[in-house]
Amino acid sequence: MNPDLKKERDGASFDPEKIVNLLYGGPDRVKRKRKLESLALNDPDFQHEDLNFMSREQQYETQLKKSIMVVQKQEKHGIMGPEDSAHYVYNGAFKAMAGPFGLHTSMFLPTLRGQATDEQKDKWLKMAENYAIIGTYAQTEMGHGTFLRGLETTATYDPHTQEFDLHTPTPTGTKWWPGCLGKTSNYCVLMAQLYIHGKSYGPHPFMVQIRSLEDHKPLPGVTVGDIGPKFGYAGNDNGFLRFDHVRIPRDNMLMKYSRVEPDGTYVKPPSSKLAYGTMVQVRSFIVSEAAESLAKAVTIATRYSCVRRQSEMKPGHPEPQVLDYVTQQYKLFPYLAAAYAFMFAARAMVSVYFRSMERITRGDITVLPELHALSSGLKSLSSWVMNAGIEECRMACGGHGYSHASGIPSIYAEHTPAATYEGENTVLMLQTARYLMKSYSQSVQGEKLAGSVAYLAGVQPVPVAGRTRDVLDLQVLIEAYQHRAARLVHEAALQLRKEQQAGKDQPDAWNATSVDLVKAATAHSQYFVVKNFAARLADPAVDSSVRAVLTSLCQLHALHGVVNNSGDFLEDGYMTGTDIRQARRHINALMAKLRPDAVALVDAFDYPDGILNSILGRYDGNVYEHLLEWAKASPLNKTDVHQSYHKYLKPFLQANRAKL
Ligand SMILES: CCCCCCCCCCCCCCCCCCCCCC(=O)SCCNC(=O)CCNC(=O)[C@H](O)C(C)(C)COP(=O)(O)OP(=O)(O)OC[C@H]1O[C@@H](n2cnc3c(N)ncnc32)[C@H](O)[C@@H]1OP(=O)(O)O
Ligand SMILES: Cc1cc2nc3c(=O)[nH]c(=O)nc-3n(C[C@H](O)[C@H](O)[C@H](O)COP(=O)(O)OP(=O)(O)OC[C@H]3O[C@@H](n4cnc5c(N)ncnc54)[C@H](O)[C@@H]3O)c2cc1C
Repeated sequence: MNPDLKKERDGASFDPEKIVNLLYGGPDRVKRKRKLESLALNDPDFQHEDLNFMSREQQYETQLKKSIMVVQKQEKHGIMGPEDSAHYVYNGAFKAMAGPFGLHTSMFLPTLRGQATDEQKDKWLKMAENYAIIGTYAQTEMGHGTFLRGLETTATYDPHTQEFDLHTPTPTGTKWWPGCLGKTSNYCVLMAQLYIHGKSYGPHPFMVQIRSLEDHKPLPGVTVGDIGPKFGYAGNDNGFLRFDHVRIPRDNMLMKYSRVEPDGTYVKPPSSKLAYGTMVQVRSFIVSEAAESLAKAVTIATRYSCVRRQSEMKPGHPEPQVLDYVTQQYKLFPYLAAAYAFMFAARAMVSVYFRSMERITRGDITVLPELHALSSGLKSLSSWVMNAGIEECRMACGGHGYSHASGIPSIYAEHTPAATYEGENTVLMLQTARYLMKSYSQSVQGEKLAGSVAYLAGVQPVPVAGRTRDVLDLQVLIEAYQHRAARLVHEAALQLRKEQQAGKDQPDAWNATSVDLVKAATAHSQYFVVKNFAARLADPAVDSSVRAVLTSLCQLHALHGVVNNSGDFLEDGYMTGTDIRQARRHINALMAKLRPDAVALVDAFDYPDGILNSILGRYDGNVYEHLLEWAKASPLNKTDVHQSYHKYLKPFLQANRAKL
């Protein structure tokens, strides 16, 4: 063990194991998590050369082979539920990298479970759950991802044959992006515009076979392939798909909510948005993905910052650990705090999702708007912060952060699309804003608000100028966030009205106000995260040493948000210049307080080396010797003299020498 890291661990004020238990739901679940992770990490069948040294084709093939073994071994070991799968498959076997069955499990199966009738489930779900067929979720097209109502692929009902005719009428109507579509899937859930007797009924889900079950060739009328290399996701065959009047039977439309009768009568769903259910589920889970990815990057950068020594702080003294530079702490600690904040927010989001789904299953769809607004806002906020945080961690590792040996570039490349997929972040924040505007106007009309928007009922009065307040007090901070969110919602609503009064129609007024609307929705989501973090600490079951250190982190998270967005808190005089100055001082003091616990706090995320996949973030801190070892394994180092020397460099050098 590197002595610097050992010293850090020996000096911590708490036992990280207590936080591990808090994060993962108690000792039994931690035991299970570790067992499943190590089962996957130590399985010789899952070992392969570093993906960074492979071509894209090799990466796809390697991940496909592993996906198949993972499925077989899951069955053998009885690893089934979502939590177990997150540990064994997502983190353990795949180290959170995209694999060729990812969309089958994350969207195809959930759509069948959520959108198919019982008869349809009997027909397809068992086959899909047992991997007799492999599917994906084919919605986005080359021309439209965001605007679902603009999808061009059509499903036209023919009552004479009781079939749908699937057709791609234009180049832009080509399905583009669906994961695992290019080479792997033989089925898909297709989102297409439903037409009956010439009338459009909007996007609906259809179960469609696209490849032969015999030889995997595209079925007649189907054109399908891989969309080519991307920023990341090399192991995933994101694909394209076109239909030339392909016919499918009537009961291939997933009809749990809306139906087409044999004669072409359309039976409306209780809400047209129920067809968007899988997206809401995945958005709810992406908050976990964002929290975890940020936590991994912070773990790497924090450990490495204790091993890395650089410069002379004091003349003649040994070089300090770079984490002792307060500027380095200011880069990392706010993201350490954010990773914790989002871990807790993610747990809350998942439980809101499951609670809401219980009610929706019982027929109560009144919870849908709140669930959509909360999941859209938290998915966007968490993935934005994750993106900024991973990049900051990379830079905080200096030059070595840029190497794949750090593990950070691949975390970034694999998870940065979370800001785009499953709904582009700005677009989703505007959905949250839409709900906030609606709720706000309901409250103005005297309706009682409930749930996450209850606070909009009254903007708190601005306190008397000059009054002093303790900005370290979490209750004071929560109230400040609440006030800011309520004010920004209120002001965005006023601005929206002003734009309309000035003669704009509603859509133009909405567009003109949209920067303010995104700001209001972001503030609303941040308020939720801060309040939820503080509420988690109030749980009497939390150990006192843990509460102490997490309270500092919660304060840091909230204060950093105040300082970074100080204009919002100052604008209406709610906070004063003195408050902000105090907040900055407190941040410095909190960082000094957290410094001795930094390594223990990242250890408590409990990512074993196999999952982190980073030389810089190794638990034992033996960075330098392993860096060299890693570089030696690079394909360019297979021989001392590369063959291109003989082909190009040698004649070039010889010719130049001959000229002298
Ligand atoms: C558990 C243990 C954990 C432990 C550990 C955990 C370990 C970690 C594990 C983590 C694993 C993570 C794995 C991740 C991997 C994922 C891979 C995924 C790959 C990516 C897949 C994809 O990328 S797949 C395509 C996604 N593509 C979109 O995402 C399109 C966006 N675009 C729209 O979604 C619509 O286009 C858009 C804009 C809404 C407008 O829709 P639109 O035009 O129809 O609607 P309008 O705007 O007109 O709105 C009309 C009214 O509908 C309301 N409304 C709209 N949507 C609603 C809805 N869903 N629910 C309710 N209400 C809704 C709205 O609020 C209005 O309400 P109102 O009228 O009352 O105001
Ligand atoms: C890695 C990856 C995997 C994916 N996997 C799948 C999959 O499995 N299945 C699938 O169907 N799709 C998949 N997608 C597609 C993904 O869901 C879409 O790319 C996403 O929904 C964004 O849509 P878009 O590409 O049309 O972006 P656009 O909407 O074209 O966004 C471009 C810009 O326009 C802005 N914009 C657009 N509309 C508005 C608006 N109304 N108001 C304000 N600004 C707006 C956006 O904010 C953004 O800045 C995947 C994408 C990626 C990157």
